[in-house]
Amino acid sequence: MKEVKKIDVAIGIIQDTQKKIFITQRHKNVHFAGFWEFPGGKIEKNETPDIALARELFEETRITVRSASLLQMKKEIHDDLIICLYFYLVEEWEGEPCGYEGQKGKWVNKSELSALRFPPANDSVITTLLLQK
Ligand SMILES: Nc1nc2c([nH]c(=O)n2[C@H]2C[C@H](O)[C@@H](COP(=O)(O)OP(=O)(O)OP(=O)(O)O)O2)c(=O)[nH]1
Ligand SMILES: [Mg+2]
Repeated sequence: MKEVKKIDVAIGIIQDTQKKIFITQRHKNVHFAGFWEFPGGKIEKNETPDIALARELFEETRITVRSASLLQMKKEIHDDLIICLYFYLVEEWEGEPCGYEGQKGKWVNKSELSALRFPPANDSVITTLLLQK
């Protein structure tokens, strides 16, 4: 029988009081190279999604998360790979986010998100964000 691999990913939608969102661009030579993304990454063994979120956001953007709420969970089933994405809304943090690992980062208005290229799993999350006040 084929072995099925499972990856869990914690993702942070960093939104300020003006409803601007900080996004980063994925590096060359990775899956979805050059696509925009919300910062985040793989949840390690023995980590809960929110602990992984705080670690990834510190590693990638240098912010310290103060509070986050789960906005959406998505499961993608590929041939021999199951990817589970935990999208968190992060509205309280310390520090100023940057692309700390050399990735390009920028603040955008919610309305700009649909014109940018994100991985397909992000579509419904972006729709949810656009429906929020
Ligand atoms: N960070 C992030 N990943 C996303 C988004 N949408 C989406 O489908 N993904 C997928 C792409 C990847 O398959 C996976 C994230 O894995 P990653 O390679 O960025 O993980 P990582 O930061 O731990 O990277 P690495 O240490 O393994 O290099 O989730 C998103 O908005 N943000
Ligand atoms: Mg990452």
